[in-house]
Amino acid sequence: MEEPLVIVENLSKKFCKDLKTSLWYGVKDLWSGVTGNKNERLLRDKEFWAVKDISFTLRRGECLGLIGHNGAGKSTLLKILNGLINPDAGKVTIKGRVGALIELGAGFNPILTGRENIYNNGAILGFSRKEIDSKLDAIIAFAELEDFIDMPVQNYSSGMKVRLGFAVAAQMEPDVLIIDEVLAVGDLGFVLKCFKTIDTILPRTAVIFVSHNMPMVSRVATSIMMLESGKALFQGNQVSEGIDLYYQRFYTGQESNVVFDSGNIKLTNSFVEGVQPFENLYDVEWGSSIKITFEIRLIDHDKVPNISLAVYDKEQRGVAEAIIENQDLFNIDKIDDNLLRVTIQLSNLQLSKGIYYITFTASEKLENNVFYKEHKAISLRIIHNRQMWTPFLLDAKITEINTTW
Ligand SMILES: Nc1ncnc2c1ncn2[C@@H]1O[C@H](COP(=O)(O)OP(=O)(O)OP(=O)(O)O)[C@@H](O)[C@H]1O
Repeated sequence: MEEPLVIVENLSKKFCKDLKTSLWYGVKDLWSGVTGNKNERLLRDKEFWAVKDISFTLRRGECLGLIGHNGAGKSTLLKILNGLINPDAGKVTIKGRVGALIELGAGFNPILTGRENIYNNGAILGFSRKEIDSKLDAIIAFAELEDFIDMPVQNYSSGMKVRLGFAVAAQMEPDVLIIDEVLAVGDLGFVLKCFKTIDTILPRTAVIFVSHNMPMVSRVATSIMMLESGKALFQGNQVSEGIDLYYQRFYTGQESNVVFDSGNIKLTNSFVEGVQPFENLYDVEWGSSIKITFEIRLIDHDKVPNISLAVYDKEQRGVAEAIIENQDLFNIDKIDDNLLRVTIQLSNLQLSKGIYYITFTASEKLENNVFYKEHKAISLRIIHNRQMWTPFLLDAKITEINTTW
C-alpha cells in the first residue's frame, strides 16, 4: 500500500473565549514555550477545545469528507493542516505540495489583479515562473475569467473568487488538496466542473473536503469524519452512516406548520392508521403500505376539495408527490354536515431510512385555487437496517448471471 501523504496524530487546539485572558495566556505560553510547556493538554479558565485528539491518515486517491455543525472545529483543523495556526498538542505530517481553498478570497491579495495573484499563489506552492507561465492559460480558461483576469481581485464577485481559487489550487496539481465549503458560492456549472476535476486529480491527490452539503460530500468522499465540539464523533469508510448521524443531530421535533389558510377549509386531525406515534412521529417499516387519515372541517364550503400530498426529506427537499386518483370516488366518510374524513393509502414505501414530512394541500382543483396547506401534517420515520442518506432505497435483485455471452 502506498505511504500516506497526510498523517495527523492526536491533534488538539484550544481557544480562549475572552480576548483579554487569551492575550495574557499568550504571554505565559511564550514563556512556557521556552521552558517546555507541560500543561498543553490541560484547559485553563475560559478555554475550550476547538479540536480535540484528532487522528487520521490519507493517501493518494482518498478523499476525507469532514462534516459537523457550525463551530464544530472543521476550519480550525484545516487551518492547522495548512500551517496557518499551530496546534497545542499532536503532530501533523504532510508530504508534498498542499493546495488549499480555505476561506473565500484567502490567499489572494485584493489589490493585485487575478493574473498577478496566480503568479503569487503559484510561487507560494513552490512553482517556478516558467512552470506558472505554462499553466496560466489553463487556469484562466478553467476559471472562465478571460475578460476579467487583469481586474483587481477586490472587484471580483464571490463566485469569481472561488473560480480563481479552485482553478489555481486544482490546475497546479497539488499532492494534497484542501477544500473548505467554498464551492457553495459557485454556480451549478462551475460546481459540476469542480467535481469533474476532483475526479480527474483524485487518483494522484489526497483530498480533504469540508461541506454542509451532504449530497456533495457523498459524491466525493471515500471516508468521513463527523466533528462535534472538536471531537471525532464518527470516523470511518461508511460515508452513509456518517451522513445519517449528521442528519440525526439536526432533528428538532415535528410541530406542523400551517402555511396557507383561506378560512374555507381546515385540517383538524391527521394520523397513520394502526400506528402509535411517539412525539408525533410515526415509525413505519421500509417497503410497507400505510393508510393516512385526514379529518377536514368544511367552513362555509360544500364541495369536497382536491387533496394532494408531497413528501419532504430532512434537508427540506421535495422527494415525492402522491398521485391521488379517483378523488370523487374516494373513500370519503361524511361524519356530519361539515366534517370529512379522508383515508389515503400509500403503498410500498421505498423511502430510505430516516425522517420524512408530508405536506397536506386542499385545493379546488389539482394545483389550482388552494384553500389550505399544512407542512408536517404527518411525520414519518422509515425503519430499515441499512444506513442510507439518499431518498430512495430501491428493492433490487439479480435475476440472471451469464458467464458466456
Ligand atoms: N481565533 C480564534 N479565537 C477563538 N476562538 C476561535 C478562533 N477561531 C475559531 N474559534 C472557535 O473555535 C470553534 C470552532 O470554529 P471553526 O471555525 O473551526 O468551526 P467550523 O466547524 O469550521 O464551523 P462552520 O461550519 O461555522 O464553518 C468555534 O467555537 C469558534 O468560535
